[in-house]
Amino acid sequence: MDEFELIQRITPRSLSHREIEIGIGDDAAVYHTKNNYQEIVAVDTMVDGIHFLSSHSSPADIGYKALAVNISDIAAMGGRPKYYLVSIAVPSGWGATDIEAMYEEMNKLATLYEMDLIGGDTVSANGPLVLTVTAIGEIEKGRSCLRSHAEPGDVVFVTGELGSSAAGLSFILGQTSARDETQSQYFIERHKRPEPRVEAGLICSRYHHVALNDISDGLASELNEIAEASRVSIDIYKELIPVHSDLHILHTKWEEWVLFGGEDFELVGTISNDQWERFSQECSEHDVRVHQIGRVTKQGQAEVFYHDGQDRVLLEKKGYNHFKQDR
Ligand SMILES: Nc1ncnc2c1ncn2[C@@H]1O[C@H](COP(=O)(O)OP(=O)(O)O)[C@@H](O)[C@H]1O
Ligand SMILES: Cc1ncc(C[n+]2csc(CCOP(=O)(O)OP(=O)(O)O)c2C)c(N)n1
Ligand SMILES: [Mg+2]
Ligand SMILES: [Mg+2]
Ligand SMILES: [Mg+2]
Repeated sequence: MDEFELIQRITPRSLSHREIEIGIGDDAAVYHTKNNYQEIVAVDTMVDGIHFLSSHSSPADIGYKALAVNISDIAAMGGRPKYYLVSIAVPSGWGATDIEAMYEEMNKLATLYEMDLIGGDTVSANGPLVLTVTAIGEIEKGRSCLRSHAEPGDVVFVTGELGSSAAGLSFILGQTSARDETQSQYFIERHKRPEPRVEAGLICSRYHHVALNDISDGLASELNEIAEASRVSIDIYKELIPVHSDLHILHTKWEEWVLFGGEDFELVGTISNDQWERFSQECSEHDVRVHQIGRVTKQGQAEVFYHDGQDRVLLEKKGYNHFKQDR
C-alpha cells in the first residue's frame, strides 16, 4: 500500500463547511472562524487490545467508535461538532481495504453531523493499531457546559440508559451469556456503536449554567469529576438510574456496570431546579431521553453519595483508569 495513494483515496470529494480554506492537501488545515463563537477541541486515542479487539470488531466498527467518542466530548461541552482529523499507526497485518473501510464508516457518521475531515497523519507501526481522532466544534461565547457549573439545589440528570455498553463488552469477552442472539446483539451494538448525544448537548447549551460530562470512564468517575470541579456534594438514587429492562437479569454484576462500567457515552449533568421542567420538556419534544437521578446538595466538599434503599454510601472515583486496571 502506498501512503500517498491511501491519502488520496480517503480525501473527501465534497465538504459541508465553506469556512474551510484548505483541508487535506497542504502542511496544515486552515479555516475561518465565526465572530462571537468559541472553538472546542478534543482528542482521544484508541488502541487495539485496550479499547477494542480487532479480532471482534470490524475496521468499520473501530472507525465508528473512534470518531463517536470524540464527537461525544464536543457534545459534553454543549458544542456543535464541525471538523475532525485522524491519525493512524498501521501494523503490517492491515491492508488498504481495511483502512478504507474504517474511513468509510467515519465518513458516514461525520455526514450525519455535518462534519468534515480536514487532516491527519499516517504511519506504519510495529505494535498494535492505534487510531487517534481530534474533533473540533464551535459554541457561542460563554455557553460551554463546564464541569465546574454545578450548584447546590441543582437537579442531576443523565441521558439514555447506563450499563448497556459494559454488558456488551462482557458478552464480547465471553464473561456473560445471553438468552438469545437478539439480546446479545443489542448490548454489543451499544458497546460498539455508542450514539454521541449532540442534540442533548446543544439543548443544554441554551440553558443557564449547566454542568456536563460524557460517560467514558463510568458514572461514578464522571460525577466525581463534576463534584471536584464544582466543589459540591452530589446525591444520586439507585432506583432513578435508567437501565435497560433486561440488564439486571444478565449478571449479578449489573450494578457495577451501571456505576463503574463506562463507555456508555451518555451525558451526565446538572441544571438548576427552576429550569429543570422546561428543560426536560424540551428534551422530550426533541426525542432526547433524560432522567433525573439525584441532586447537588451542598458547597464545600467534593463527594458523591449513592442511595440504595435506606443505605447512603460514598461513591468513590472508581471506574476505568488506564494505569490502575486489574490486569
Ligand atoms: N497526555 C495528555 N497531555 C495533555 N493533556 C491531557 C493528556 N491526557 C489527558 N489530557 C487532558 O486531561 C483532561 C482529562 O482527560 P480525559 O480524562 O481523557 O477526558 P475525557 O474523559 O473527556 O476524554 C482533558 O482536558 C484532556 O485534554
Ligand atoms: C478489549 C477491551 N477491554 C476493555 C475495555 C473497556 N474500556 C477500555 S477504555 C475504557 C474507558 C474509556 O476510554 P478512555 O481512553 O479512558 O477514554 P476517555 O476517558 O479519555 O474518553 C473502558 C471502559 C474495552 N472497551 N475493550
Ligand atoms: Mg480522553
Ligand atoms: Mg469526556
Ligand atoms: Mg478515561
